[in-house]
Amino acid sequence: MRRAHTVETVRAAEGALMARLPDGALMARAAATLAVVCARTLPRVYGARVVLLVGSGDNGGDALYAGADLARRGARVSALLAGSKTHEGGLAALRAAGGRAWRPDEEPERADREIGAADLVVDGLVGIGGRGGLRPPHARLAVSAREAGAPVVAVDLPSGVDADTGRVEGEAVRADTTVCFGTGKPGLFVDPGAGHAGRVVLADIGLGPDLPEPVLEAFDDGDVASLLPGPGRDDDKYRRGVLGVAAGSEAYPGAAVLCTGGALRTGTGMVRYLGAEPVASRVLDRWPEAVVGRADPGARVAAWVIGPGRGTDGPAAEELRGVFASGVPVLADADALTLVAREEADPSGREAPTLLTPHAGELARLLGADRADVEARRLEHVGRAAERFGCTVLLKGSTTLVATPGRPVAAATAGTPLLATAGSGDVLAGIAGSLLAAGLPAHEAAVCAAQVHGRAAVEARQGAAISATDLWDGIPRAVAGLGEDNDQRRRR
Ligand SMILES: NC(=O)C1=CN([C@@H]2O[C@H](COP(=O)(O)OP(=O)(O)OC[C@H]3O[C@@H](n4cnc5c(N)ncnc54)[C@H](OP(=O)(O)O)[C@@H]3O)[C@@H](O)[C@H]2O)[C@@H](O)CC1
Ligand SMILES: Nc1ncnc2c1ncn2[C@@H]1O[C@H](COP(=O)(O)OP(=O)(O)O)[C@@H](O)[C@H]1O
Ligand SMILES: [K+]
Repeated sequence: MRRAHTVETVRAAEGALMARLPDGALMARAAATLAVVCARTLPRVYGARVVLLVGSGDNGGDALYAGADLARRGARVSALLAGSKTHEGGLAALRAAGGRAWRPDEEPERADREIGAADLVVDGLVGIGGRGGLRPPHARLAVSAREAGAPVVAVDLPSGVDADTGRVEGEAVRADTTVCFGTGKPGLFVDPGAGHAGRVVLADIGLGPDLPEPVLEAFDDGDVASLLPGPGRDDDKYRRGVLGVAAGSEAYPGAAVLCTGGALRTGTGMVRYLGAEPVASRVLDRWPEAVVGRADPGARVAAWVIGPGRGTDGPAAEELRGVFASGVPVLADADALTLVAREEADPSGREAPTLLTPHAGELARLLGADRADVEARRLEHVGRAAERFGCTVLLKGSTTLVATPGRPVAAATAGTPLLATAGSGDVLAGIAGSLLAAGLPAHEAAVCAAQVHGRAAVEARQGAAISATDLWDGIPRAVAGLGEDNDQRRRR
């Protein structure tokens, strides 16, 4: 699991460590790893054209020292000095190694040409000291790097991405690889920043012992594989978990079928579908293994999924209050969240695991906030919702985040825009509900479900566009593949 810390905690840890080390030691460690990653990105270091984008601070210093290393190995290194000042030691090292340095603001078109002809661009414009949107000379360089086509390696963080939130104001560098130092930064795992970071490589510079608990944990396939409950030798269907599904209505029967399928394919022991007759028949037609009955919040189940396509009328509100009053885990989604936002039902006093799964619009309504603000500052808003309702909240969207009071926020790393298709949220509710019924705590159930969901979207049609029903076939393949590494996956 990759961990991420805020800039403030990174600075404190860095200060403590630097006090015990000789001057420049930390930057030397950072630059050495950066140079190794840059060298691996190039087919051949000797003769390669490397352009360094260099800002005023230590981020530029890292780029210059790494550039010096590449220049000593025969690369043709050119540093574009964009900042109001330049790291002196780094610049001297680059020049001593035969690299060139000049100011792009004096000849912007020459800078575009050089970047356009590069074999590798190294982004050392700003790191954790960046504030607000990139200023014009930096912004222009970020755009030409994006248009150039050469691989871009970002130093610590793609310039223009806010380290703590992932927010991007204006232009930002789009990296193929980001080499981050000491620990991850939340902005590398939260969109829009995550979408700019590419592959994130963590360079250990020895900060570990000085770092407190992270604010965010990014879950990869292996983390999820180790948490997923497999069927035990002496399990029976009840021990594997009976999931009550209160989803779908005559107006939206599809939600019932999609959610039930998501749960069954994740390996739930039994789905008990509870709803009106015409909908229940449709569920049975597609999933004869489901057990159906009339809506009944008192039904004996190990966990509930409630809300998708269920409606927001009086009986729906009463049903939701009944399910919240049960002592079993509950996942509330879609219409159930509308009822919570209208204060017609309240999950906050519940003791059993409780999971709310809003998208940004639903979260905005739950908090009385603005949707655009939620999308720009996902981490802050998901945490606020978890505190407000005293339970686990999974925020959907291009990055899926899971917050539980008192725990680091979890990010699922398998998100894919293939999931942006009607009904895919209903399948997610089924997957997460199945994991709750199997006994996973809400936080783990939520992040595992999001990871399986993302992988299922890619597995379903080998990366081609899907509709929500395709996810059913993708789920077992995704679960089977979670333990494999990426190379095995590619060979398949
Ligand atoms: N932490 C660690 O353990 C280690 C950290 N290390 C490295 O240090 C990096 C942090 O270095 P840092 O503190 O010097 O800040 P950094 O990001 O280089 O630049 C800030 C300067 O940029 C400018 N500027 C700001 N905003 C701007 C904008 N929007 N648009 C344009 N310019 C903008 C502003 O300067 P100004 O031009 O305004 O004078 C400001 O002073 C860190 O990311 C990592 O790479 C490693 O070497 C070793 C271990
Ligand atoms: N751009 C995107 N990238 C990755 N995942 C996305 C994207 N857009 C939506 N998703 C995912 O797709 C699902 C959509 O769910 P939801 O908004 O409830 O839609 P619906 O109600 O139609 O099922 C969520 O799991 C969400 O995280
Ligand atoms: K950078």
